[in-house]
Amino acid sequence: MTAEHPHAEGDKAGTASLGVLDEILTGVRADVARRQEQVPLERIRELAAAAPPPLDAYAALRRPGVAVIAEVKRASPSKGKLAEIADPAELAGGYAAGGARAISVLTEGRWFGGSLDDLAAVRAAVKIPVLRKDFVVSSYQVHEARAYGADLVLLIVAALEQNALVGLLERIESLGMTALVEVHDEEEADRALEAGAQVIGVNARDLRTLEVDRSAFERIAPGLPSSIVKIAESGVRGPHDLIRYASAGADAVLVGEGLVTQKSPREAVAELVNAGNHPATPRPVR
Ligand SMILES: O=C(O)c1ccccc1NCC(=O)[C@H](O)[C@H](O)COP(=O)(O)O
Repeated sequence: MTAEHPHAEGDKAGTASLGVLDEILTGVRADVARRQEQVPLERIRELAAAAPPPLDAYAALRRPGVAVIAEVKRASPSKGKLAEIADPAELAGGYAAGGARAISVLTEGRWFGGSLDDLAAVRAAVKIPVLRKDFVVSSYQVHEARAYGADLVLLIVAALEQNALVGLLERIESLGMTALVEVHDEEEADRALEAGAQVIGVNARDLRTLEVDRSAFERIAPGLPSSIVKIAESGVRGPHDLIRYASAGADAVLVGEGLVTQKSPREAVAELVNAGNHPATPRPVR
C-alpha cells in the first residue's frame, strides 16, 4: 500500500467525506493518465489482443449453488488497512482451493493498496475467472484489464454517464470479457439494464456514507430479470449473511473483508461455499 493512504487506519464507516467516490475517481484519472504516458493505448491494445482468451464468467456464476467471489483486498476507504497480503497469488490459490467460483482483485492503489501486478499474479495462479475491481472510467483501463488477464471488469453506474457506461460495457464484451455492473438503487439498476448488463452487482455499501445496508439487495434484486446474474456485494461476514442474500435471490456473493481478516481465508471461503451449496439454502428462481 502506498504511504500516502488517504484515510488513517481505523477510520469507521460514516465518518468519511461524502465525496469519497469523487475523490477516488480524481486519483484514478490521474493514475490512468500517467500509465498511458508510459504505455500508449496502441501498445496496451496489442498486449490485450495477445493475452490468452478470457474465461466465461457468466457461465461460471450461473452454475448451481451460491457462488463465492473472493476478493484480494488490502485496505479500504471505510476501514483503512485490512490485511498484509504479501503474496496475492498464494491468497488467491487458497481461495480457489476453498471452492471460490471467481477471484476479485482490487487494482486501485491509493485507497485499496492494489495494483495491476496483483491482477497478473492472481491470473497466473488460478484457473477460475478473475475480476478487475477498480473504478473504470476509460477504455484504456478495459484493454489494460484484458492485457493483465481479467475475465470480468467492474463498471460502477454511479461513476459513469449513461453513454460512457454503454460504451465501456460494449468494449468489455467486444474483448470477450464479462461486465459486472454495480448499482446501489433502483434507478441505477434501470440504467444497468438499459445499458445491456447481463451481470449486476448490488453493492450494500453506500459510496457516499460508506455505510453497509444489506437490505439494498433485498429491495433491488427481485426486480431484476431471471436471466441476470445477481451478485450481492459487501457485508458478508459469515454464512448467515450469504444465506440472507441467497433468500433474496443472489446467484453469488462478493466477499472481501470477511475473508482477508480471517486466520485461514481458505477455510473461511470453504465455509461460505458449503453454506452456498447446502440443500436448505434458497436457490434463485430461473
Ligand atoms: O470497501 C470500501 O470501503 C469501499 C469504499 C468505497 C468504494 C468501494 C469500496 N469497496 C469496494 C467493494 O465493493 C468491496 O471491496 C467489496 O464489495 C467487498 O466488500 P466487503 O466484503 O464488505 O469487504
